[in-house]
Amino acid sequence: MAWVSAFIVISILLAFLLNSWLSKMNIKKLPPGPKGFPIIGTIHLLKKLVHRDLHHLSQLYGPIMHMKLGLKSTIIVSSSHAAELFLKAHDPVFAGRPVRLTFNQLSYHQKNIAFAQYGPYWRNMRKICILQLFTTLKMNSFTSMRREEVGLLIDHLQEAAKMHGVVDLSSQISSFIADVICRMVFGRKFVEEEFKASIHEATLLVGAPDLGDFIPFISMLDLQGLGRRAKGVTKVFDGFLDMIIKQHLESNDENRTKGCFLDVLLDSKIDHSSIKGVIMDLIIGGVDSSRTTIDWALSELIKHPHTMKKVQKELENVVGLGKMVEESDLRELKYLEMVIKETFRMHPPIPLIPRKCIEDCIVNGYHIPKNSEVLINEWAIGRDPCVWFDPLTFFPERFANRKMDTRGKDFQLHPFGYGCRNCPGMQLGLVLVQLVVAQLVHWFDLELPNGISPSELDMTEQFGLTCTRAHNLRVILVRRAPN
Ligand code: HEM
Repeated sequence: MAWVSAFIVISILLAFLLNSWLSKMNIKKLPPGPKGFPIIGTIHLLKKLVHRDLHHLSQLYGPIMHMKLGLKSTIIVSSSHAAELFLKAHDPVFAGRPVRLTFNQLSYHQKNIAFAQYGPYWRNMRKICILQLFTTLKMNSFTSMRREEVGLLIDHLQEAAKMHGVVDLSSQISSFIADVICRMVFGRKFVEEEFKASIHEATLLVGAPDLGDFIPFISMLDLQGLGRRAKGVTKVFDGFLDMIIKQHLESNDENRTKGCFLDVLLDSKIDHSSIKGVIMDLIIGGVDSSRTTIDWALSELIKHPHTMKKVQKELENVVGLGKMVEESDLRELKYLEMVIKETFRMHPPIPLIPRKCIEDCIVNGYHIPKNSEVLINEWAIGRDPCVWFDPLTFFPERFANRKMDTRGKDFQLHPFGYGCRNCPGMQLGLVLVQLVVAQLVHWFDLELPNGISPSELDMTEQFGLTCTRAHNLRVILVRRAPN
């Protein structure tokens, strides 16, 4: 009998050990995903429009997917429920940012906010940004400047409308946003072509995927030449920023109380390379995402004349034909708000929000290893059929009975990100987008050149950190307001 008891005890012990070994194996289970090749991993599965390729793959492998991109372990998050698990339940764990070679170069080696690693430096810079630059008081202090700039834009476009020529609206909007942001940051705008061209080049570089980021041992070769280009742009910016900082430091106190962001940063006594890093953030981050949203909103309105008419009708009722739209009118423009939400859903300006896991973590039963890169696929989340009825159709009315906020409270729609790393420029971004779209469609009918019908408007995307139109939006402007 003794050996029977011994057998039972040993069996129980073995079962216990086996169970704990299995559960340990289970804990280490990575999310499902495509298998790759040595060194390149699954990079070959991604083509030009990476957000779309990842969306297709997530339909095969699920909303939490693991891929090896080169040598980098990457987790792709493609549903609102999964995003909530990463960004809400484990916010600080996924608050890191992946290191990218070109960002590193452009951000004074991560001395900015957007690509600084999670930690005391980032916390301090972000605190300065939130408490001193993006306060409601500060934003309101620039209202008259924004009114003046938008007035100049409309005047310029009125002249263009008289000529009945084709206007490159994307360029005009880009230039307008750059002027507004430069006036907030430096207290003046820049007409120097070299400076404007550098902003454009920097936004292109920030978005260009660099092979060296994924296969670090080839990074020294700079095969795509992105490193060289980033160095060139940084040199131009650096020269400008040094000159502007010098001018601000040399100007007397009376002139320095104008309250532009640069003066606030200089008064905060942070070192000059940190100031330059933050300024790069504000210019590159602010210009590109706002411009991209405006471009897509106008494109969708042109493509949907019935929706355009409804927006114009609302503007006529709230503002009145022939009058400028004021920022104070925006809260009354409920239909326009729905149009902007629908634009964010279908065309999130940052389609893949980049984060990094700063410690080993378990999400939904999957092991997420420390240092994994995490991409929140906003583009896929906006097309999730479990959340959105008829997700491929542009239909702003879907928000009529849906109390949904774009400021990061709802997990179905968070174009500005979520949690401790969300966008500090959200309020400014929203005002700029709503104001410019409202103003343009209030003053003009937008017609397509060469007899192109609205349904034929080219909506091809170009992937980058922001997902822009592949081709600038070109239109003929027809004045609506009475003379
Ligand atoms: C429509 C306009 C905009 C959109 C859609 C947008 C979107 C975003 C998104 C998705 C993020 C990443 C958030 C996350 O990781 O959770 C972000 C970060 C950031 N944005 Fe924006 N943004 C806009 C306008 C602006 C403007 C106008 C500025 C400043 C002038 C700005 C400055 C920043 C900065 C500094 C960060 C980095 C925050 C951090 O890492 O702590 N953005 N933005």
